[in-house]
Amino acid sequence: MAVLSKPIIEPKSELSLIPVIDISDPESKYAIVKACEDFGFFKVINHGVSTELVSVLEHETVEFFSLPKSEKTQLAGYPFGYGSRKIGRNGDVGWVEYLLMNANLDSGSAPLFPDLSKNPATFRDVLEEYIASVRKMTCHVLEMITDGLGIKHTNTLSKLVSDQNTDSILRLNHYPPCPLIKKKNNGGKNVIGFGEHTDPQIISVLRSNNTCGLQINLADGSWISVPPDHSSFFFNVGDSLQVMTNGRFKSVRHRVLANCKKSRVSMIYFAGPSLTQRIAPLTCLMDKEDEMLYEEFTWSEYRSSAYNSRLSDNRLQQFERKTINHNKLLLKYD
Ligand SMILES: C=C1C[C@]23C[C@@]1(O)CC[C@H]2[C@@]12CC[C@H](O)[C@@](C)(C(=O)O1)[C@H]2[C@@H]3C(=O)O
Ligand SMILES: O=C(O)CCC(=O)C(=O)O
Ligand SMILES: [Fe+2]
Repeated sequence: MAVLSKPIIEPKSELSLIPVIDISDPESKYAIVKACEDFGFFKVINHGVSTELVSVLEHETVEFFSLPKSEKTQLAGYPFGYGSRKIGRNGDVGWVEYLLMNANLDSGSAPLFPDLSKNPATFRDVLEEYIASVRKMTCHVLEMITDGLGIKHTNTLSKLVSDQNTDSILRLNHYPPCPLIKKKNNGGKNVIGFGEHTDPQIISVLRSNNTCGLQINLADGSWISVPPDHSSFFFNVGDSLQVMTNGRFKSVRHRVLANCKKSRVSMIYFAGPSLTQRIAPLTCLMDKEDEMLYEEFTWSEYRSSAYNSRLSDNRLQQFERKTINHNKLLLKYD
């Protein structure tokens, strides 16, 4: 299990620092763009996703994770399926168990939804309904972003994640209370639930119960705790969107710390493009004199490279362009 080396220091918990966006107001598009530039992270309210749907999914998720371990492990698999403690295949561990599913509802082949649980049919139906509803909200937010950026075709980003072959994922995470945190021989250290990382996709949409644990990393390197809010959604910019905006938007580094008393349950929709989608800075966002900061790649290439990396790796580094116009840099810093 992963333990942080530093003793617990309560990180800043700046409720007011995290941008809150009312997406029912079309004028919020500029605030979303600013949030993506400043933090790569924002909270969405007035989202239109049914509260009832979300609470039924949470209930079904809790029921699923409360099944005996021997039943849950019947769903163990890679990349999709049930997992516990081990995250990915490259040695990362955390105080978490999870269920990863294909969230492409249009892909002819049925997504791998669990046929276990007390009410498998309800679980499947609610998963489908949730994915459809969150995808709709995600497309709306991506359209506000393109609009806010002044891109003529407002579906430039949303079409990537509503494509028939979109490679989107739904992840259900359960962080049980961690008794080790209270133990004296732990030296009062934090226990990692989900290690620090950036999400590789375009954008991720997180909803959790009211247990804290999520933290984001600010530009100055400090971590801030995100106060949980079960009635809102948290959006975070993924690596692919950082590339498409040529570094203007930042994919936010985030992590989850385990809690000594309460269980945390989260559901994250990772909106990804199709495998063949080319990921490169959007020319419509670039001025004539701007340099492309990244080499072009396909989502399939980036996904393979990401899945061969450790959680905390800077996955974009190998795609950064080496040939920067030095004359221009000299002029800039003269
Ligand atoms: C250690 C890993 C887990 C991860 C694949 C990876 O090799 C690096 C990226 C990780 C991540 C983070 C965001 C999502 O939770 C995830 C499903 C994804 O697409 O990239 C996970 C991967 C995973 O859990 O398999
Ligand atoms: O469970 C959470 O709150 C966040 C997990 C996360 O960042 C992820 O699954 O990529
Ligand atoms: Fe994440």
